[in-house]
Amino acid sequence: MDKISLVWLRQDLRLSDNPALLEAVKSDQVYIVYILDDENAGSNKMGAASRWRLHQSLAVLERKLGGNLNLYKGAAEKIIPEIIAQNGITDIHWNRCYEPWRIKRDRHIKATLIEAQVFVHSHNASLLWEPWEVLKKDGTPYRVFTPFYKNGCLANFQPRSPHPAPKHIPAQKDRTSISLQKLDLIKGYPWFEKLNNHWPIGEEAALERSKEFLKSDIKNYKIDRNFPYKTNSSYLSPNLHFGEISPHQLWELTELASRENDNEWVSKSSDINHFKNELGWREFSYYLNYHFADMQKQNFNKKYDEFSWDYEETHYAAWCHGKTGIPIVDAAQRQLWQTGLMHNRLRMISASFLVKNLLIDWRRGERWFWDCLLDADSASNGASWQWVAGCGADAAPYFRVFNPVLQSKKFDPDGTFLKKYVPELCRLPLKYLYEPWEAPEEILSAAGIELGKTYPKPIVNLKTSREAALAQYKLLTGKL
Ligand SMILES: Cc1cc2nc3c(=O)[nH]c(=O)nc-3n(C[C@H](O)[C@H](O)[C@H](O)COP(=O)(O)OP(=O)(O)OC[C@H]3O[C@@H](n4cnc5c(N)ncnc54)[C@H](O)[C@@H]3O)c2cc1C
Repeated sequence: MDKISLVWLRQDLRLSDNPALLEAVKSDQVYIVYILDDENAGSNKMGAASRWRLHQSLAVLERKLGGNLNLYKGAAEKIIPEIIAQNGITDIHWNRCYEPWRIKRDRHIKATLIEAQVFVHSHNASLLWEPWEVLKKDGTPYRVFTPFYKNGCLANFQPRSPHPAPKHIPAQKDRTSISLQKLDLIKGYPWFEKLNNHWPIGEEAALERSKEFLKSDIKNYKIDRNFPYKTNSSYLSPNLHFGEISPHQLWELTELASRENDNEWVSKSSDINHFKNELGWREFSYYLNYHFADMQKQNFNKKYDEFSWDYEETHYAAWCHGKTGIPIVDAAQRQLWQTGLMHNRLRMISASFLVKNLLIDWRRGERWFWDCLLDADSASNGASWQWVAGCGADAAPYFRVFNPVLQSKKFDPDGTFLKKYVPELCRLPLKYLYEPWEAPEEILSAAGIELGKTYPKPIVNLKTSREAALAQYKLLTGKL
């Protein structure tokens, strides 16, 4: 009798370095399955930008599989047993996911299937280090990044080498599979058209971008990754999130790049290590999510539960839509809206402005990012927002309030980035570009600007709002 297996893809939309797939193809037949499971996701269900991105990724994978990708919509615990029963499947393989809601669901499904005498196999594919393996000497989890990464991860375990793609995939089409269109991932007016062609999508494109980045753009990464108008970061976060490339593949490529003779500058520089370090931050975010709390929703530092947030809706709306009157914050938010991504430095500046100048709960910022980011990732988004807000693990101290004007002068010294995303200010002399409210009336008028009309007046005074935030944070830290 033929052995028939099912591979349940989730955040691993690739054929290479996919241990679940590699094991499953040893069977005579394999059903490759993706389920859009909004029912179990609840409030964690993907935002609009992620849905668009997922649609693109599934389309590429479906083509690669010659149409033999099976798609479903609904609760996984109902759908999987049906596919298994209809097709005589004996084994199911999946690569592990680590978000609390997915762990809960997967555990339940595993128990039910084992009871029904199905063989359930889970594999490691999206983290370099399994969270439960990295512990302090006393057996408790790390709370600070550097010892986690250096002592817990690097000193103990070398990430495994990536696996090749299967040579032959005996993929089968299930008759109850629905079409990609029926997943209904792209809705409403075609806002997403602006995202087309911006980013590499799919396994091949991700690999190509990784190689290109490690060959040239990584040069000066440590410094230049901070400049939003430069191309010195990888822009691979959506690919990593959807699993079009695995961290193991990326890790190995960085090792190879550092050994290449014609890449002498790479091996000499600390850029490679800094890049690995960032991959380490991704691991740490998942680690925190796994060990401590749902980082999207709960303060890691519980003392922050007492923080008294502001609920000024007009401020929140102005922030979301890039109309705060603070050019760098507006440029950041507009970059997000127009491209689906925001540069890391800008995420920090814009998040700090929301939380520390507007005193708006970090969770509201997290929600906006969740809806708009193509790389929206519950672990990284939650942990990063908490890091900026001061309530996260190893977080920025409460008194660190990014000054948006100084930050933009430092990281956009020619105003290139500002002019691109806030074109209404482009005729202002550089001196006033970063803070148009300081410009004399005649200069504004010569640049065709009327504050409050062609460009907003700042919704808060940066100095006084900073002081108010510090006072509020101090009140809390008295109790910290
Ligand atoms: C408020 C805020 C929200 C964020 N939300 C997300 C999110 O939803 N999804 C997301 O992937 N990243 C998030 N980040 C982290 C970081 O901004 C992005 O990972 C980075 O901008 C992606 O660009 P890149 O691929 O060019 O990064 P690179 O500099 O090329 O880094 C390589 C990879 O390392 C990982 N990485 C880098 N920095 C971080 C970090 N600080 N934390 C966790 N992983 C990191 C990413 O997977 C990234 O693709 C957030 C940061 C902040 C401050």
